Amino acid sequence: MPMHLVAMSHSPLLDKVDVPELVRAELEVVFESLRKVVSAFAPDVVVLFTPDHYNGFFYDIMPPFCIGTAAEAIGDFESAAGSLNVPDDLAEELARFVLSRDVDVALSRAMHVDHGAVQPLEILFGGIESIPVIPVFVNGVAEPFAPMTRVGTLGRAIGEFFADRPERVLVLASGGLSHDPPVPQWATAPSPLRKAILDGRNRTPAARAEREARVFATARDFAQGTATIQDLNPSWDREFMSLCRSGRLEELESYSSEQMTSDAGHSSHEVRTWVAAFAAQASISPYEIGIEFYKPIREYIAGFGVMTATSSSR
Ligand SMILES: O=C(O)CCC(=O)/C=C/C=C(\O)C(=O)O
Ligand SMILES: [Fe+2]
Repeated sequence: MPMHLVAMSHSPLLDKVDVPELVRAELEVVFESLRKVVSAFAPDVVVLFTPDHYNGFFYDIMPPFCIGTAAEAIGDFESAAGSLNVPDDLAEELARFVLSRDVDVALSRAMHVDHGAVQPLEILFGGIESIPVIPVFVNGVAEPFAPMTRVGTLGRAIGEFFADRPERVLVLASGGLSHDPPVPQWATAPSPLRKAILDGRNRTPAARAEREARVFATARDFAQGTATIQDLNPSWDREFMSLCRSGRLEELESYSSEQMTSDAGHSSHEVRTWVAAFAAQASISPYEIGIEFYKPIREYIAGFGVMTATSSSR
């Protein structure tokens, strides 16, 4: 029953490219505060709402949502590789419950996850092994997307599953806010790249290095103002976070996919993880916000946001 929420942007460029010292220091303060909050809460299990960047999920079968009963981190962008500590019986029970609540969630007994899932675990727990984690993939990259209402329904179903259970649950959302990094799009990808996002599992190190180099090059150009990707949209980000803060989730669930892309970039759909997490938290009880941080960081191609929430009726 006790539930706590952490929602945070991720960036594969974090700690890998230079940012002004003040920005780096500010982020470190926020991350340290998050670690303190999470350690004080002492979760038994993390429900990790995570997107994927064509490392675990491909267009040969692209579900809108998927719960993993086992997961392997692939180690892109020097993130940790190896098995996540997934409580398989609990994850399967969760999937059965969510299905019973009319959400057609997929199930994976061998999920592959990437930096999107691993980075927040590394920041909060120092790695991927120490904490039991149920990964919940929420497609935030590959069009077409589920309506936002369904994201809310998924989150509420997950919250309701835990409502009568004893575990202390940290719902952790990874991704967002406005940003448009060079993640391939089916509509515009040339044919070799289409093949890679169709069924490009187990990429060779050379292919991975080439794709990662493109992200670094784009970030450098973006910081210098010469990249062609969509700009960050701090006012969109602030409005999104304000709706999260005030619990106006029905307004978030009325966002249209097309408008999100046009206002805040192709990868703004990663905020779906936030909506799922806030819906889970709200389904347990009214919540109050703890930590809140926002900064547009061009070097990371990120409107970088962090929020925590917990029941206000504690
Ligand atoms: O080319 C690829 O498929 C990999 C690109 C990639 O993984 C970029 C990721 C960017 C983010 O995760 C982000 O900014 O949210
Ligand atoms: Fe991402």
